[in-house]
Amino acid sequence: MSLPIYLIGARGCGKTTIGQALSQALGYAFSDTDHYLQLSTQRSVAEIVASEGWDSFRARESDSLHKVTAPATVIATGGGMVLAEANRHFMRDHGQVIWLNAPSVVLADRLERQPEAAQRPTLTGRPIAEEMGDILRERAHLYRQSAHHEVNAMQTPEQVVDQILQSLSLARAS
Ligand SMILES: Nc1ncnc2c1ncn2[C@@H]1O[C@H](COP(=O)(O)OP(=O)(O)O)[C@@H](O)[C@H]1O
Ligand SMILES: O=C(O)C1=C[C@@H](OP(=O)(O)O)[C@@H](O)[C@H](O)C1
Ligand SMILES: [Mg+2]
Repeated sequence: MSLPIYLIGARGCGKTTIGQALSQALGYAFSDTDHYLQLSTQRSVAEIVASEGWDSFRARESDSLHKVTAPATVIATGGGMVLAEANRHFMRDHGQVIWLNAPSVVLADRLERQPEAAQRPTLTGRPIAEEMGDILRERAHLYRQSAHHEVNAMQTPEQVVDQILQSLSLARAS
């Protein structure tokens, strides 16, 4: 049985983008916890947070992690999935966990170009470059301790996929 592959990392590191490409390279299914939440609630992240607050979003996010976990599936998590200790243990216990790591300036640059405001309401109320610096300082140790493998997310998507495949000792399907 092929274990699920979880992609973790801060907003903008490419979990959703790389997850889709990696699933195609492996012939795996693809799930994204934010997409699952959006489909199951018919609401965006911003709408959930505005009406219920972040704590409720985090509880729903944890539930979505369990719902999308399946064999032979690449799972793009939301950037805050690692905040809950139970989620960190769950991912490590159920699959292979990959941290897509990039400096905050790179993340902020990507997010400024493509903000996707409905997916990414502000976490701190601060300008994006400062916010991403704060977030990485707060979370880097959680990404590190959750991950089986760390990958340089500043490469092209194809290179990132190849590095993940090498880390997992999996060949491309095509
Ligand atoms: N390796 C990469 N190189 C350049 N841009 C990227 C890369 N990965 C993702 N992006 C871009 O960064 C933005 C955020 O990507 P996304 O996959 O939504 O990240 P996440 O799901 O981690 O928040 C998108 O505009 C995407 O096209
Ligand atoms: O970092 C975070 O706390 C969040 C990241 C977002 O997902 P992406 O990392 O896919 O942008 C989304 O889950 C939500 O806005 C919270
Ligand atoms: Mg995403």
